Amino acid sequence: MNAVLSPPKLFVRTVPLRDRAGSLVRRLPEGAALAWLSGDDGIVGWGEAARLEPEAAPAGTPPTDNSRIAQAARWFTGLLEHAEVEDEVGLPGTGLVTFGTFTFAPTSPGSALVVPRVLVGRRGDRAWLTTVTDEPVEHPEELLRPATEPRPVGPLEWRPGSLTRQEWMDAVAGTVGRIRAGELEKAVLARDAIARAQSPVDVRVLLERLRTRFPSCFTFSVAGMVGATPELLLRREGDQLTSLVLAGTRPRGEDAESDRRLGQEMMASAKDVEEHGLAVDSLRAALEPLAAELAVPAWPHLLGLANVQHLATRVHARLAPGVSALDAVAALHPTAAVGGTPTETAMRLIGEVEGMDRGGYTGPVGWLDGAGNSEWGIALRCARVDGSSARLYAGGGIVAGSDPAAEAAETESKFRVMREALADPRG
Ligand SMILES: C=C(O[C@H]1C=CC=C(C(=O)O)[C@@H]1O)C(=O)O
Repeated sequence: MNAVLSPPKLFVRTVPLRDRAGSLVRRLPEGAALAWLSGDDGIVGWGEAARLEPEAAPAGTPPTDNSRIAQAARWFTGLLEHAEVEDEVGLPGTGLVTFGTFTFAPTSPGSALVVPRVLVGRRGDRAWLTTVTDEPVEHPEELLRPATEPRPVGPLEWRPGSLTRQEWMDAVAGTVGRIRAGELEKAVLARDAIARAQSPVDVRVLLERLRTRFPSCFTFSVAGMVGATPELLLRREGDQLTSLVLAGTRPRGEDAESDRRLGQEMMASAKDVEEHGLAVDSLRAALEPLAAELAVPAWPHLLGLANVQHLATRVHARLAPGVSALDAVAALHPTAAVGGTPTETAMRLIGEVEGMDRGGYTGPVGWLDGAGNSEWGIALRCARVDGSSARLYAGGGIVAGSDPAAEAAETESKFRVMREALADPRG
C-alpha cells in the first residue's frame, strides 16, 4: 500500500492551450493511458505523479463496505494539502486531478487512483494543459511531446469466460427461481469473455473507436479498465449533482419504424419498468440523506445507443453542505442497476453464482479535481486490458419475468461494444 501519511509535495500548473485541433486521444503517448472522454470533450493524462492502490478488504467483509472509497478521499485530501497549485483556467478538470477506478466488491483487488504527470483537457472552446511535477516548471508546454501513431490491434483469439453460455443461462434460471421464491427482487448477473492479441494492445486505438462510435457515452481508460459507459453514477459541479440511471435494454431496430416499436414495447413492459424502477429507487434512497433538494422524474425516457437502447432516468440534486463527490460515490455504489434489490442479498448471490471476480467492472470509474468537481461513471461496456489480453464483461438485470436466453442475447449485444473496439468490423 502507498504511504498515506507522508504525501509527496507536488507542483501543479494549469495553463490554457491554444491548439485545440484534433482528438484528445492523439495527444496520448503509447503506454498506460488515462482518459475520460465525452465526444470531443474530456481529459487525457499520462505518467504518474502519485498513485494509490487501496487494499482489498479481507474475505467476510460485508459486500456493501465502501471503505476503499473513503481511503481514496483521505489520500487525495492529503495530496492537495501538500500541493502548490497554480491554475490559470479554473474549470472542472483543471488544477490537481486524479483518475480513479474502484472495484465492484470490497474484497476484489484492482481499485486504483492515479494522478498523471501531464493532463490535457478540453471543454467546448477551452483547452488546457496541466503538469504535476516534483519541482516547479517554467515552461509546462515542454512536457507535451508529439505522440506516436497508434498500433493496430491485429488478429485476436477468443476464449469463453468463466462460465459457458449454457452454464450462465442455468445461473440466470436459478436466480429467477430464487426471485420467484421471494428471496430477493432483482439481481444483475454478468459474464465474461477473453480476447488474446499477438502483441500488447494499444489502448489508444480502442479509445478512438469508442469515443467516435459512442459520442453520448463516457469513454474511459483508468488502470487497465477501458470502455464506453452510458451510465453516469454522478457528475458534481459545485453543489449540483446529476446522475443518469439506466436499466432495461432492447436491441436497436433494423429501421426507424422497428426501432420505435422496440422502444415503445420496452416502455410498456411491466418487467422492464419494474427492473428500471428498482434501480431508480436504490439511487433515490441513497441520495436522499445527502441532498438539500432532489428531483426524480416519474417516468423513464428512452436512450438510444449504437448497439442497444435503454430505459433512462436523469436525476438532479443540490447536495447538502459538506457532502463531497466521493461521499456521494460511496453512498450510491452499488445501485440496483449493477447489484440488485435488496443490495446485500443480491451481492452475495452474485458472488455465489457468477463464478468470476468482476474487478473494476460495474464499479465506479472517473475523476476528481481539487475543487471537488467530479465525474464518475459505472464501468460498463468495458474490458480489463492487461498487455496482450482483454477480459470483456457484460451483464443484465434479472427479475421474476426474465428469460435466460433473452438475457444471454442481451449480454451479447453489450459485449459488441468492446468486441468491435478490439476488432472493428468496418476495418
Ligand atoms: C450490467 C450492465 O448493464 C446495466 C446497465 C444498463 C442496463 C441494464 C439492463 O438492462 O440489464 C443493466 O442494469 C452491463 O452493461 O453489463
